[in-house]
Amino acid sequence: MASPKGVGSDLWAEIISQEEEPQPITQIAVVYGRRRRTVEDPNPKDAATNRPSGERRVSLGPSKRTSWNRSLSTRGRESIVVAAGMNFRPRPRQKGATQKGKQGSRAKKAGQDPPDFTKEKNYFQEVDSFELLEESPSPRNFGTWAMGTKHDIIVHDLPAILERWRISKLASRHGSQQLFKIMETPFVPSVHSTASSASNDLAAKTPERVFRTKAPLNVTSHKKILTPLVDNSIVSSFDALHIDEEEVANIMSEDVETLREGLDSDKLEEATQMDPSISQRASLTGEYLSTFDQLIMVCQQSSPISLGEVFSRYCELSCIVKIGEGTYGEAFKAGETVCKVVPIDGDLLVNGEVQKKSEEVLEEVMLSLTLNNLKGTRGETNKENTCTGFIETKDFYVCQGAYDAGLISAWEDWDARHSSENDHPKEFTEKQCYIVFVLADGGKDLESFVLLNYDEARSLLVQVTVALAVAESGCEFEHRDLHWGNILLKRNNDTMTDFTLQGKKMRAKTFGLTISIIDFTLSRINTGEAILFLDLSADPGLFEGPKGDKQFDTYRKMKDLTDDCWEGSFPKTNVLWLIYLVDILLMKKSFKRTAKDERDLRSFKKLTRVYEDQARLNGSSAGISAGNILCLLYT
Ligand SMILES: Nc1ncnc2c1ncn2[C@@H]1O[C@H](COP(=O)(O)OP(=O)(O)OP(=O)(O)O)[C@@H](O)[C@H]1O
Repeated sequence: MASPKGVGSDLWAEIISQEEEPQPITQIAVVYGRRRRTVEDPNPKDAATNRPSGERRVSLGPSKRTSWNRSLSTRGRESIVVAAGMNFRPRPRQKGATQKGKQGSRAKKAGQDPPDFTKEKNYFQEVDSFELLEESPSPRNFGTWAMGTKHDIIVHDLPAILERWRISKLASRHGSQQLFKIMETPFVPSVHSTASSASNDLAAKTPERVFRTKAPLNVTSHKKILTPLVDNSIVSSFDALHIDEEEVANIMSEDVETLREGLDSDKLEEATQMDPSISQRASLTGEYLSTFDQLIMVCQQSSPISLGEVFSRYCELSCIVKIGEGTYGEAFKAGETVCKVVPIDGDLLVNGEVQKKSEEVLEEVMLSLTLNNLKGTRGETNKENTCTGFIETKDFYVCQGAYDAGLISAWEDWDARHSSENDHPKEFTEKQCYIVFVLADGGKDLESFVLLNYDEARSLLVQVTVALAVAESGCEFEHRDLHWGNILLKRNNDTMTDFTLQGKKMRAKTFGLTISIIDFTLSRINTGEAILFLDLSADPGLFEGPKGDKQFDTYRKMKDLTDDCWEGSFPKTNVLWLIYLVDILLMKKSFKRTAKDERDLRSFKKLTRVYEDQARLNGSSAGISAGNILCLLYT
């Protein structure tokens, strides 16, 4: 088989190394995602009109903001609960998908045999021309997060969070009263769960039809759910069930009282004693936790606190400095951390946008925690997939009240220097609620960052590729909005970054530059228990930007690729953003470089074609992923 030697270029290979012989990257399936808007809607009225009603938010008011990172016209996550243990069948990602229409491509989801990747594996195995730079062995502690302090990582019970969310999601579809009758106990956090257990090794890969599992949910299964009222293994038992949405609906319409046999009041009391917040926040007579209450639980609070109280945990209020703004968030530096304040659930239009709902925010929280798991922490040296390329989310808070004086002052200082496109926060009343994301400081975004030379540029590209490859592999992640405002850069003294890809410990040169990917609004991820994604078909404006604009062209390419089926797994979307990044480096960033450097940058783009040509020769319809690109970079 012909080797693509030369296309990857030694220049790329020399900045990545690994401890072991490179192995083929196995095909990746996608996960879940949520979306966030980052570009100006060129036609907001039309977009709003086209937007479906219901949960989606529509921009109703005038906005001062005109920049690229404005929110698009609509938002709304359409995430999916996954029954763990289902067979994973990657969806075909052949070229002709866009011509086939939705029905055609979606029909492929059911009843298809898994693709055979033998040829692709052989292809990579036959590539025998690796010229890897031999680095010293990777340090034992692969889990060190390059940014932020280590002492303040908060452990969140992600499986329990996901479980509560899943219950409420199903309940909202079918009615809380009935659902609660068969699923009340999963509100009890799992004693087996840990914050790190959810995503690194997915139990459930993306199914072709997430709710149409083959295994029926029968009465025996229900009893399994109910019995653990006195058994803390309930959450894991629940995960092992194969849940069929229709089955759930049918069963809930039956007389479920019989399923409650064996439950006595003592057991119910015992369940609530295990977690007092249950009795405070969820009535055992049939209420499921609201997403706001779930958020409060995630934040380990009993009620919202003031913004001032949160910020005072990180710095003097007089020392707060605003460092950035987005459509929904105001980012402030507070001590070592960055606190992003996002108003939620209120009626007041903020920056011309309807405020995010706690439901969306909860999913963003779950997504952030899942990505946090990729960091690998001390003592977790055996994780299959780790990297440091995603921003670390340190904590979350639910707040309520008007903006604190210190925050107002920081906001006004920034406004004086940068002329804010956002509304003045003095408009927020005492009733206003917020979610505060406490994040590591990722530095400056690529748009404003001054790259010094080609080494920095290619290291940036490799680090982004690594992060996407690892997240694809670990949690079927697609960012779907990786424009230059969502890549943060920071200089430090580190010369190498460690990562683990499918169990292989590897390193990449950083040339003193570290990247952090932010903004997962449009992203799709598979937590192992849920596929989170945003239905971008509800945002026509996203695809109507100027032709020739690389960012908008990339949204359109994603749409073609996915055929508007955004819940599906299409790791090639990550590759589309890598190609975008190369174009941005070539066209929009100036740094010291030679004509050969530019050729090498362009060679990065050729990797996709090489892979796809090769796949075609092998008769494979498998789509390319960031993992494939990384593998080719070694050749
Ligand atoms: N962890 C961080 N470290 C440094 N700066 C950050 C961080 N998070 C956010 N920022 C700054 O704040 C800005 C706004 O953040 P972000 O894009 O997450 O907000 P948003 O409202 O969610 O954005 P969008 O308009 O895309 O919805 C970023 O462009 C960046 O300049």
